[in-house]
Amino acid sequence: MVEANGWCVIGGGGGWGWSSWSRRKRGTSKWLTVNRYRKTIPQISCRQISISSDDGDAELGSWRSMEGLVKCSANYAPLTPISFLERSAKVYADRTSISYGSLRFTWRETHQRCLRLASALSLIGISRGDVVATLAPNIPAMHELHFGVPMAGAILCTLNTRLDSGMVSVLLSHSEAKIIFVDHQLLTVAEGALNLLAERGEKLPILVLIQEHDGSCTDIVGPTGYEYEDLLANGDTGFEIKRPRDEWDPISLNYTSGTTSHPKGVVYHHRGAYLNAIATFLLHGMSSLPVYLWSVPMFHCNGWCLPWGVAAVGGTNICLRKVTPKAIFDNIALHNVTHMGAAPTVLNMIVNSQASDRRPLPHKVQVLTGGSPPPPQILFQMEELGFKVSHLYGLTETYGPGTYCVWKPEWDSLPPKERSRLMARQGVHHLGLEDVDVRDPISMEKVEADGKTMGEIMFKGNTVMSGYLKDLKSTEEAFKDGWFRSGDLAVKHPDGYIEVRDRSKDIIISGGENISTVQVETVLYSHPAVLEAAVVSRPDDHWGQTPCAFVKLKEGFDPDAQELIRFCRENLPHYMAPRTVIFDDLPKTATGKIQKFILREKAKALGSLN
Ligand SMILES: Nc1ncnc2c1ncn2[C@@H]1O[C@H](COP(=O)(O)OP(=O)(O)OP(=O)(O)O)[C@@H](O)[C@H]1O
Repeated sequence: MVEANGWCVIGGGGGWGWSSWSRRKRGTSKWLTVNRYRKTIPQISCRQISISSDDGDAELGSWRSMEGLVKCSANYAPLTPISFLERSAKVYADRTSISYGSLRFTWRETHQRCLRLASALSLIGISRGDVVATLAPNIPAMHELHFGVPMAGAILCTLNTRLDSGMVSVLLSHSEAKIIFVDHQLLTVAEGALNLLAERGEKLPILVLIQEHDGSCTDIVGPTGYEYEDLLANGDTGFEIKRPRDEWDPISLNYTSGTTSHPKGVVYHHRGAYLNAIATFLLHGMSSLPVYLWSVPMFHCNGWCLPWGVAAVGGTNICLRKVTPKAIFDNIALHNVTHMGAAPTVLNMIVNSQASDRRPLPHKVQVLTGGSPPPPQILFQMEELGFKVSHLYGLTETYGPGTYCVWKPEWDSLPPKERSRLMARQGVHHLGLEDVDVRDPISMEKVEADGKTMGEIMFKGNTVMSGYLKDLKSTEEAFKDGWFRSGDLAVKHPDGYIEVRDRSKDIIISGGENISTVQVETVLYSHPAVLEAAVVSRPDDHWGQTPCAFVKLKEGFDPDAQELIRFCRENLPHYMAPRTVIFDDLPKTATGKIQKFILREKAKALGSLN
């Protein structure tokens, strides 16, 4: 069922083509005409609904009541980020689009290579709506696939490079990918996945091997004989792009990180990718010709939509196969990097790097961070090193960035620690979205903007996913009451900025009191000996749950558990301080999120404290 402005539209039926019917608006004499087109693309089926009214209702397509207007190719094109590349190929033709080791391309060359790729895909049978998977780090081919695949009308599915063969086989099967592009270092994982598919009697995708551009691994032979550069060589730069017929057509399929459960297949459309790319480069403060250092994996939410966003502003992409503090500092100096994105774990690596790995920054480098809560202490240390950090928050379901902490000039004069505290808040929605709010998930009432009352963060707008692939039940649950429910708990401050307190699955309830694990972790991070910290619940016979901290120490420090507990009690209400501290390495996802479900199992195994 879809509700639009009080009109009630009942979906249903199936098949192909347009159907049209009218019904009366509840309690009025108005008539509503519903034009519904159902199309089934080979792998991903979607319903598209357009609504008009017979009386020129202002809210339902008022342009229809005005004479002399025509919607045609002169004034309308479905939004797609493919157009960013086409424009850059003209406007920034000779500027460097990508740099990776000794390899360089210009925007003209990138455009031509993407046309070849799209053409080659078509030649081997990839058509509109097919899913094309990748298993590759941030290398030039991965960047080109972000354009070449949608130019062939297909849907890009970038798989997490840390997955094992078992999970890759599950996702290949779920997505029904027709082809998988595999980096040479991940060939064993991909072959393992294909073997598992074969054992289960499932259809195998074509494997295309991506070799190192300098020929340093030519001894590896792809099992099907396809190799990326050979494939491109067969392509034609005169290829006619298969543009989306509708801007709601899928452009990509992204599986969530699987931090809290199994990865879910999130579908993005061309319109959302276009809008989120623009919103992200704007919130990053990118104007013309930025030099962008890639540390955020392109497989995660399509690199926060920035393969497309950097193309829109004719920037240069600096690709790294492996992200280390030394590689970051070296590349900033070598390429005069202006912008980079990095998860808080990468910022932590930077601020705790050895002096010998660092180099002076040529200028203030703009860093966009997000993906997990950035401890204020780390934001503060980044600024001390000369970086200018901006903070964003979002989910795979919101195309990555959904909110950011818009900086106010009047905060410049505040003491540094206060500035970092303000910057650690998740902020307000970006311009690609219609709204973000913190609401009671049951009553849907807005929470008080008092910085104390917790509710669930909810989003609505054009950069919210189309849905979870093949999981209508989860899609409907996520969109219940007309908002996308994030599963994150937050407060809203009097200035309207939101602040994440926890994931609803992570919050600790001890003796009836809610304990925000993020707040406890923030205090632990401010202890000089703590390198990383994560707090989870430990079952307790008396309190129900108590906070249990897992801590990784910096080298050369040796505090005991009691010292850290005392430190937390000095800086938090006593009930929030951990009762248990365990010194250990913290398990993380490939996107740098701490896997709390593993730690929770460890805490559970300890049994009750009392
Ligand atoms: N700036 C941020 N501050 C706090 N938390 C953040 C921030 N950015 C992202 N997050 C967390 O990351 C989550 C989104 O992660 P992502 O979509 O990558 O997959 P996941 O939710 O970890 O995976 P799964 O849903 O499979 O468990 C958000 O719901 C939020 O909990």
